Amino acid sequence: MGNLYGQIRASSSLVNRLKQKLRAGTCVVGNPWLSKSRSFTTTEGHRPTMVHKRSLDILHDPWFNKGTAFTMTERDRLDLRGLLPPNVMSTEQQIERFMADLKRLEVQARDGPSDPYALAKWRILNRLHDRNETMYYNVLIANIEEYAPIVYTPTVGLVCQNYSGLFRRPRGMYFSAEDRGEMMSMVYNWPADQVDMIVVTDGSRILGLGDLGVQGIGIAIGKLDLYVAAAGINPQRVLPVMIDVGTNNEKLLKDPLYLGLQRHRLDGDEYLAVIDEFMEAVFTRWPHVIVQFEDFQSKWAFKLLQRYRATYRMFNDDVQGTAGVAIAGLLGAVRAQGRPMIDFPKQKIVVAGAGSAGIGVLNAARKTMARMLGNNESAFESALRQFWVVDANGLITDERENVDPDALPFARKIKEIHRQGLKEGASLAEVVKQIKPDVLLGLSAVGGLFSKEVLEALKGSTSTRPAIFAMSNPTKNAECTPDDAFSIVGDNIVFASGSPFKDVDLGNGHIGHCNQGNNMYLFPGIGLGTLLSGSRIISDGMLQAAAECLAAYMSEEDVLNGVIYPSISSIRDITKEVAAAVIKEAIEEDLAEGYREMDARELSKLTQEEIVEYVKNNMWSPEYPTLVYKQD
Ligand SMILES: NC(=O)C1=CN([C@@H]2O[C@H](COP(=O)(O)OP(=O)(O)OC[C@H]3O[C@@H](n4cnc5c(N)ncnc54)[C@H](O)[C@@H]3O)[C@@H](O)[C@H]2O)C=CC1
Ligand SMILES: CC(=O)C(=O)O
Ligand SMILES: [Mg+2]
Repeated sequence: MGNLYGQIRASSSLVNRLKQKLRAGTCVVGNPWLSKSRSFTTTEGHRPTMVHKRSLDILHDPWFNKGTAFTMTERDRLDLRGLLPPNVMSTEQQIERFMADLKRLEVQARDGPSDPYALAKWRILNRLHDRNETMYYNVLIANIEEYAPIVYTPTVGLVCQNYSGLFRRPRGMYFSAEDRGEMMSMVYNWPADQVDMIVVTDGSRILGLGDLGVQGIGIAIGKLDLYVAAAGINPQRVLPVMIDVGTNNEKLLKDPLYLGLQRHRLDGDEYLAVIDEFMEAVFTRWPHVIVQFEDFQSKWAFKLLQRYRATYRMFNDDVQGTAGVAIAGLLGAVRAQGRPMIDFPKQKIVVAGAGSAGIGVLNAARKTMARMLGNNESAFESALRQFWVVDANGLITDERENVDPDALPFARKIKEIHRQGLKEGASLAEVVKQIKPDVLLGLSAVGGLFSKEVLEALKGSTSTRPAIFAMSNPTKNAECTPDDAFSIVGDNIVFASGSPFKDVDLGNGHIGHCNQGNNMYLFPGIGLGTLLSGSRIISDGMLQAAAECLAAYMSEEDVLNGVIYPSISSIRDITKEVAAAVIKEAIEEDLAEGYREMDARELSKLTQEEIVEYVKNNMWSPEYPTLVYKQD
C-alpha cells in the first residue's frame, strides 16, 4: 500500500477521504489514477489486499509488485513461481540492494571493457525493452553493429557480473533446486501459449567469467535478443531460462544481496534429475520448442548434449555453434593464404583450451579434415596429426594421467612429441616455437595468454599467412588484442576475436582487419532453420550445412583481404541464408516435418530460392499492430 499512499499524497482532500475508508477496512477506489475494476483492502490489521491479477500482470503492475520480496507462499498463490529469482528478500534487503547499485552506478558506468559508458547504455536499452518491445527491436536491428556489443558480448558479461544490482523487472523463468517436483506445473506460469526458442543456462561458466550462478540469466536474455534481431523469432515466443542449482562462487555465496540459491551446486544424479525435470516440463507444455544450452561448464556440457540430442530439439551453442563458426573461419584462413579450401587438412593447428568450446572446435575440425581426405576411418585417424592441444597444464599427451575423456583423442603420442622437440605439459610458447603452426586458436578464457613470447614464436610459422583466433570472451579474456597480434607477428596475418575490437591502422593506408569470430553468426540460423523445417532433432549434418553456408558467404576478394567473417550489420541476411541451408539439409536427411501450413511434402518441393523466400517471409519484423479492445 506504500505506493498507493505515495500517489495519493498529491491530493490532500482525497487522502483524508481515502484514509478514513482504509481505516474502516475495505475501500473500492474510483479515481483518476486507478481503473474502476481494482478494489483494495487495507493491509493494516493483516487484512489481505484483493487483486484481480495474477502472474506477470502483477509483476508489471507498480501498485502490487513486490519484486523479490514475494514470499514463497504468495508466489504459489499468485502463479509467480519461477517468474522471480529464487532468493526471497526482505524489504530492507531490497532497499539495500537498490542503494548499493545506485552508489555503484557512477563507477560501474565507466567500467565497460571497451566502452566507458557500456553499462549505462545497457540500462537505457533495458528500460526501453521493458516499456516497448517493438521500439526496442527496431532500435536494435537498425543499430545492430553499435548495440550488439551492449546487449551481447562484451557488455552482457558485465551485466551478468552485476545482475543482482541491476535486476529490476524479471525477464524469463527461474527453475531452481527448490522447485523439484513443481516444474511440470510451474511451467504454466509463463503467459505465452507458444514458445519457439528457449535459451537455458545453469550459470556455471558465463563467457570466460566463471560461475556467476543465477546472475547468468543475462546471457540467456542477450542470446535471445539476437534471436529476435538476427533471426526474426517473434519476441513473444522466446523464453530465457535460468536453472539455479546453487553456485560454487564463494563470493556470491557470502553476498547477502545475491538473488540466487545460497548453497553449493547440486552434482551427480541430483543435478541430472533437475535438468531432466526441466526438459520434460518445457517439452510437455511446448512440444515444438527448441532449447539452446548455453554456458554450462564443460563437465556437463557434453554429457547433457549426449543425453538429450537424440530425443529433444536441442543443441549446445558453445560446443556446436562455436565449432561451426570456427570451421567457417578456419576455411576462410586457408583461402586467405590464396589456397583452396581442400588444403585445410594440411594446416597445423595449435589450440589453447580444451573445454566445451575448444573440444567442440577440435572435433568438428577433425571431421571436416577427414571428409576432405576421403571420409574413412584412416582419414579420421590421420586428421588427428594436425592438432596440438594445450590446456592449463600445458601440451596434452598420452603420458598424462586423468586426461578428460573428451580431450583424450587429441592427446599426442609421447614418442612423436619427443621427435618434435616437445614433452608432456610443454608450454604454449614452446609448442608454437617447435610446431610453427598455420593457426593459433584460443578458447582458454585466459586474457593475454598469447603473450609477447607466444606471438614472437608465431613469427616462425611456416604459413604464408598465419591466423590468430583469440576467441575467448568477453574482451578482457581475449587471448590477445589485434594491436599486439599485428604489431608483433606482422601485417600479413588473419585475426579474429570472440568479442569485437576495432580494426588496426597499419599505416600507409593499410588496415589490419579484426574479424569477430563468434557463434552469433550461426546459432540464430540454426534455431530458425530447425523451427521452420520442423525437424525433430538437430543433426550433425544440419550443423555442418550451417557452417559451410557461413564459409561460402565470404567472397574471394574478402578473404584475400583478411576478412573471413561478414560484418555484423548484415547478420539478418546471413541468418536467413544459414537457416535456409539448415532447412535444406533437414529435408535431405528426411528429418523435416514441416511448420504450420508448410507440411513436409510441400517443403520438399521447394527450390533453393523458394526456401530462402520461405525463411524471409517467416522472419518477424518490429511493426506496431493495430489494436482493438475486446471485453472478456
Ligand atoms: N567466440 C565464441 O563464439 C565463443 C567463445 N567461447 C569462449 O571460450 C572460452 C572457454 O570456454 P569453455 O571451453 O566452455 O571453458 P572451459 O572453462 O570449459 O575451458 C577452458 C579451457 O582452457 C584451459 N586453460 C586454462 N588456462 C589455460 C592456459 N593458461 N593455457 C592453456 N589453456 C588453458 C583449461 O584447461 C580448459 O581446458 C570462454 O572465454 C568463452 O567465452 C566459448 C564459446 C563461444
Ligand atoms: C559466445 C559464447 O557463447 C561464449 O563466449 O560463451
Ligand atoms: Mg556461450
